[in-house]
This record gives sequence, structure tokens and C-alpha cells, in this order.
Amino acid sequence: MIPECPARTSEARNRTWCHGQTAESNRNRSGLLCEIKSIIKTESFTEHYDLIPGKELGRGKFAVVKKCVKRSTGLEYAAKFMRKRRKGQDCRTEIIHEIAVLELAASCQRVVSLHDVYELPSEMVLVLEFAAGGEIFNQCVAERDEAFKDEDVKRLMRQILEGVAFLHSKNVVHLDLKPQNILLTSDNPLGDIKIVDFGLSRMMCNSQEIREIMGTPEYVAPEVLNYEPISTATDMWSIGVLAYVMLTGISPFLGEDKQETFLNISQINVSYAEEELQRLDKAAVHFIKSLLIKDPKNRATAEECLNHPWLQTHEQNAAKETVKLKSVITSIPEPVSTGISSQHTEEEEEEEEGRVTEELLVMSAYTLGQCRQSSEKEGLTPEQKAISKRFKFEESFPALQEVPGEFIY
Ligand SMILES: Nc1ncnc2c1ncn2[C@@H]1O[C@H](COP(=O)(O)OP(=O)(O)OP(=O)(O)O)[C@@H](O)[C@H]1O
Repeated sequence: MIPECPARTSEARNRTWCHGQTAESNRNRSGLLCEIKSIIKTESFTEHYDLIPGKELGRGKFAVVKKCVKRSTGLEYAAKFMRKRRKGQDCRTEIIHEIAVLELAASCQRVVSLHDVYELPSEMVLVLEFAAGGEIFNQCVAERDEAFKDEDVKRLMRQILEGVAFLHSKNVVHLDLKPQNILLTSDNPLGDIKIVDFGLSRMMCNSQEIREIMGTPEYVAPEVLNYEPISTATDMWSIGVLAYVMLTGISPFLGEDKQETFLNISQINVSYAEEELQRLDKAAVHFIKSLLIKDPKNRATAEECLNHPWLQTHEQNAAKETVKLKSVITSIPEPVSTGISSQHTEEEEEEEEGRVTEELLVMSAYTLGQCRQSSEKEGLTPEQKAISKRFKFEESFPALQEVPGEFIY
């Protein structure tokens, strides 16, 4: 079952993403949605919004994001200015698709909400909910004592998965999940996550295979590099990389250059022997292993991940144990009436307790084993080991900043 994504407002809950259209008719052949319900405003953006002078919130290859304030309400937003022409090509269709996906996810609290759309001569402006805490990337690259605590990672990962499960339930694949695209509502205290940047996202459908090459090198799945079909499992690979990075601060596949990164990915050259992983809960490592699997069919889904033991809260675990205990107790057959008193002796009760405990152990082992095992990196050839040189983000951070949002085309 897909968990109900926490809804924003009753108004948002009632919104439909496309008037009188089926998903099929609203989708073109390349997996792009082509109809939106937002009104595209053509009046002056700056008549209604004041741009906050100073630092940009962020910048991608074809977009700049700036903080702004709506004059009529005084509320803060993030305005994403997107160029309509890119490399000499009209990219308005792609922007319309991004708007349509945001509309489709309007009821999901884990996805940034769209407030307004403006069209300027050379740009479109998406007025988005402002995520004041910035990118989770900042905490991923922080010194370990300032980085996320394991409990924070669990809570944020649960939220990321809620958003991704919601998107996948609507047949949307994000295809660019990375710490720069997961924002926080606040950083101190640590708020909730908001998924942004649907520029590379696609609608999936059975009749059509998407094999485009896209994404950010370190987070890209092996099927993307091999030009094999892309699916919701492609996002799940990125979730595996994301979990690794959030827990350790190490980018598991990052090489000296793009080629080495791609080689590491296609050979699943990932180390589970890192000191940072050794100190972790075994269930966290099992979670990552259930995602960093070459064959997309064998990767855990977002729903399966949400049920993974690593992400269960203490209360959930306690509740599950109670339910299991109850079901085990009720499944124990009633003793056949022999006419003799059915009152158990103390010895009989002790024996029964032993049986219950044993069955519970078998059950929890089964739950842990439900997520599939990955092809382990242990047993690498010396060449593979040599190439698996890892860099901490601290070391490569300046270089990463120089090439923001680098895509493979
Ligand atoms: N709603 C928001 N609130 C605060 N900051 C934001 C918001 N949306 C985007 N940003 C910041 O701007 C950056 C760029 O935004 P976004 O990823 O949407 O642009 P993009 O051009 O599509 O990027 P890319 O080229 O990486 O795909 C984000 O990584 C984030 O730091």
C-alpha cells in the first residue's frame, strides 16, 4: 500500500491535475505532460513580487532561483526563472511539463508547491513555495559532528520515500534525485523535506520505453549508462546513493573524473567496508544494499523501502511486535476438548511462551530478508579495487561548485 502522502490543504487536496483529461491524452510520446491548469500570467512579475536583493537561492544550467516576496501578502517565495531557449532550441514544452508535474503532485506535502506562473519574453517564472532550510547537500558535506545524525537521516529518508512513492504511484519518475534537489523547510531546527526540480522527470507508461541519457553522474543508475529502459527503479538507485551519502558524507561512486565515476557505477564498484558504514546500524547498510543492485527489477521499491526495518520508528516496531504477538497467539490452535480441564499448568504455559518467542524470531528474520540482497562488492578484482578510490565531499566540494547541475547528454 502506498502511504497517504500528507496533504497540504483541503484546497490542494481537491485540485485535479488536468481538467477532463486522462493521463494518456495529456502525455506526449517522450513522456512529457503537455497540459497545465495553472493560469500563465503575462503581466509584469515585479508588479506583484519584490525580488530580495542579494544572494541567489540557487542556479542550474538554465535556471536561476531567487527569493521574492508577494506584495499583496508579504509572504516569501522562491522564483525560478527558466530560460525558454536553450542551446538554440525552444524548451517551453519542457517547462510546461515541469509545471504539470508540480500540479500533479500538488496534494503531496513532500513535493515543493507551485504558487504562480509568469511568462516573460525570454523566460518563464515558476513561483514556488520557499524552502528556507536550503539543500540537504549542505549537511551531507558538513564535518561529521555537524552533519545529520542517524535519527535525522531516518526521518528525512522516510519523507523522501513518501514523496517518491507518491510520484511513482502517479507514474512519474524524477530522474534527478540528489542532495541538491532535496530541500528543507528549515535547517535549525531541522525541518521537513521538499523535493524540487522536475526538469528531467518523465511520465512512465507501459507502451513506451524511455532510454534517454540524463541525470547527474554520481547519482545515475547503471541502466541509464547502458542505454537500457528507465523505470521507477532508476529513482530507487539514486535513493540508495542518497542514503549512502547522507549517512557517511561519502559519494559512493565518485571517481577522479566522469569516466571513472561511470565505470564505478557500471561495475557496482561500491565499498561497504568504509569506516563510516561500519559504525552504522546493520539495517541501514542492508537498506542501501537493497537499492544499489544492477538489475532494476531486483531493487526495492519506494513502498518496500518504507517498510524496511531500518526506517521503522521505535513505536512502529513495538506496535508491529504486538500485532505479531497477537497473531501468533491467535494462530495457536485451541486445545481439543477432552473433557479434562483446559486450564494450563505452569509448565505448559512456559512451554507455550517458548514457542511464541521462537516464532517471533523466525518472523522478524523473514521481515529483514524481504528486501532483496544486492550483488556484493566483496570479491572485487584488484583493478576494480584500484579504481574504487573514494573522495569525501569536503575534498571535492569546490570542484562540484564549479560545475553545478552537470548533466550527461
Ligand atoms: N523552492 C525553493 N526554495 C529554496 N531554494 C530553492 C527552491 N527551488 C530551488 N531552490 C534552489 O535552487 C537550486 C536550483 O533549483 P533547480 O534544481 O530547481 O534548478 P535547475 O536549473 O532545474 O537545476 P539543475 O540544473 O540542477 O537541474 C536548488 O538546488 C536549490 O538550491
